[in-house]
Amino acid sequence: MEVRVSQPRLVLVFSGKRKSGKDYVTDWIHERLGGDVCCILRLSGPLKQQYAQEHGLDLDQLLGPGPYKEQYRADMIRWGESRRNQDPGFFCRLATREAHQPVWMVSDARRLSDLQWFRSEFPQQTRTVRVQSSEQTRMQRGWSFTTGVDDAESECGLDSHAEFDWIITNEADAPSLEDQLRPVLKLAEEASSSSGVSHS
Ligand SMILES: Nc1ncnc2c1ncn2[C@@H]1O[C@H](COP(=O)(O)OP(=O)(O)OP(=O)(O)O)[C@@H](O)[C@H]1O
Ligand SMILES: C[C@@](O)(CCOP(=O)(O)O)CC(=O)O
Repeated sequence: MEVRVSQPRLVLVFSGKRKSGKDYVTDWIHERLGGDVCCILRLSGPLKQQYAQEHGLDLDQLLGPGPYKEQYRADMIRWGESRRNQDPGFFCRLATREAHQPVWMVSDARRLSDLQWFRSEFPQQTRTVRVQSSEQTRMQRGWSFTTGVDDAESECGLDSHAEFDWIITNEADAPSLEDQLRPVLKLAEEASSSSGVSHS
């Protein structure tokens, strides 16, 4: 168990396939709640930071939604897995190190070990959210099947995990995000007001 200055009231752990819209959905919630109430934590943040440094790459582009990071994805996965194999909580600990808001959104869980780490560190506070989109929609957003990536644990590690607290369908013809995310926002607002921080 980590020693922390402040404990989160709510930890929302998001997962979903490439281009399902994990960043889009977590950005949308962040805009609603504001930066005093919630923060977005990316497990891939410290991974990309160190990978960029070791390989002389552009960190901003690795962190962004564009095609740049896709050239390096397979190698980043291998590189990250060598760290995770020694210590499955390695990136979870680094990503959460400086978070102080009452509500945390982890935007990119990919493996059962990621969910297990949050559930064991924050058993009362952790809730899981799966973001899903059809392959057709993901293709329109720039996805194409890549062997070694889309058939690997990084993309499939949570495929058979049926116990998400919420499943959000991020498609043009699905109910609005506003409607689908209402219970998530409600819980986050309750968590923030019980901590004394409320959204504007
Ligand atoms: N509901 C939406 N409406 C409009 N654009 C969207 C929507 N959802 C996602 N997008 C766009 O699709 C692209 C991919 O979304 P996003 O980066 O959020 O996916 P992701 O699941 O985080 O992908 P990756 O795993 O590759 O980082 C982005 O350019 C994003 O702006
Ligand atoms: C290397 C990796 O962290 C890339 C994640 O990139 P993104 O969240 O899809 O932007 C995936 C992984 O850790 O398996």
